[in-house]
Amino acid sequence: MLIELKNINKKFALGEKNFQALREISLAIATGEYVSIMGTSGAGKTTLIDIIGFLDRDYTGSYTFNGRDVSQMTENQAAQLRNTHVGFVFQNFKLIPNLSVFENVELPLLYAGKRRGETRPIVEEALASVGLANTGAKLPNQLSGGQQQRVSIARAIINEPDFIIADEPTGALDSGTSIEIMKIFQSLHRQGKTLLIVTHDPKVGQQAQRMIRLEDGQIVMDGRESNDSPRTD
Ligand SMILES: Nc1ncnc2c1ncn2[C@@H]1O[C@H](COP(=O)(O)OP(=O)(O)OP(=O)(O)O)[C@@H](O)[C@H]1O
Repeated sequence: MLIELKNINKKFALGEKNFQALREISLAIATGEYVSIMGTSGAGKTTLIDIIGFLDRDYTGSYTFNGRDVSQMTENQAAQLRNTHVGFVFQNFKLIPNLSVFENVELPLLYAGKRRGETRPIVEEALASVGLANTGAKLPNQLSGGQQQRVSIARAIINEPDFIIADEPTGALDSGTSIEIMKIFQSLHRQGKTLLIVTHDPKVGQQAQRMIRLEDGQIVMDGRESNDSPRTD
């Protein structure tokens, strides 16, 4: 199993008291799954993906990633996992404004140890795969919101991560542009990528093959799309 959480509890210290943001979360995600995480504001979605994405290791319960116990790792090992095994896509793109599109997408490759001389074909292929061939020389602010989100998807897939976490990837986009971005996620899914998408938008959530709903820090629904066709006989 790629991701396996068992009985995860997460508390935040709030003054004298604790606030329990996640309760007894148990969840297994296999390679190639396309999962949406839905729930109202404050339900615990970001808290959960921060744990899954190795950003937060302050919880109780167990997290096993590809058979490795995440809680036993050092901070450096967790950072290494985060940099090379996860691709992040954010609502507000988080591109670096004074770097070109090419340089934004290239950066994770350089962090992973690639030399400048060997990155060009990899970056160009990633940009082409999100429909942005020949855009590398532009600065992020010369692009539309939808194009900037495509750049951030190219950046997220550049190191061929084991999974991609997208936190409200269409939250800052109009509905037409959202549909374009969701088509890219569908195509990544068809290529076998593992996707976790946090969203408020039911139209976005329903595109996933599996929908998880959180309420007050608990999983209240975890359902896969049914492939049963109605009987005709
Ligand atoms: N650092 C923190 N300290 C204290 N409480 C926190 C902290 N981070 C989150 N919380 C609380 O934990 C709960 C879950 O927050 P979380 O951000 O995971 O919700 P969410 O489902 O992602 O919401 P949204 O859709 O608004 O992003 C909320 O009640 C929030 O106030």
